[in-house]
Amino acid sequence: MREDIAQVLVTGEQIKQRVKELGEAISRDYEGKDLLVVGILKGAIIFLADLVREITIPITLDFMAVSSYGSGTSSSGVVRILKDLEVPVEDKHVLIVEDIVDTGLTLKYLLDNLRARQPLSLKCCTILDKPERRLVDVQIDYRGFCIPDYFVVGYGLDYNQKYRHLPDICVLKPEVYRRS
Ligand SMILES: O=P(O)(O)OC[C@H]1O[C@H](OP(=O)(O)OP(=O)(O)O)[C@H](O)[C@@H]1O
Ligand code: HPA
Ligand SMILES: [Mg+2]
Repeated sequence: MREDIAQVLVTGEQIKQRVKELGEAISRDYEGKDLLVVGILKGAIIFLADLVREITIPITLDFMAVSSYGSGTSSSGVVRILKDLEVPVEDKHVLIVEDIVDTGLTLKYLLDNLRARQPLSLKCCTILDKPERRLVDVQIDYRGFCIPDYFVVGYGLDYNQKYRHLPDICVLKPEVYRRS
């Protein structure tokens, strides 16, 4: 596993510190509000689990699963909902939690889709932002780290469904992509 890694971009320790700051900001901003945190499966699960434990106000949790990357390193551009929310959101402030905003196509789809359900407010929090690759304009309200244009894995992010459990955010060696 470690032999597949070319470079560690963000360490688990750096992530921990930043997630704490994000949790504090969210707790402050949503004080006294009914907040529904929506985790986007599968990539966001590790970040979500850490983030919600740094949030000190009452929240509820739900999940959506979407997929646009299939098994490769480039977005198909077609976002599909694989699992939808279990609750209506008209009476809630909704915070989408993502692992990465890359082309922005997934987040744009989610924002449009959830906005149509008329929540009290709608914002987004992502641990990673890769602005160089953006194809559509999306607003990010809480951002962990801005990263350069590398395909990254770890801390929930996968290549071909692998490497999600790595504690650091890493760049794979080029031969790993070539062999699959
Ligand atoms: O900004 P974009 O170019 O749309 O890319 C970002 C999205 O791609 C990844 O999901 P993916 O479709 O790979 O599903 P996964 O979370 O199950 O890995 C990632 O988790 C984001 O949801
Ligand atoms: O850099 C990435 N890594 C893993 N999954 C992704 N989905 C969009 N960008 C990425
Ligand atoms: Mg993926």
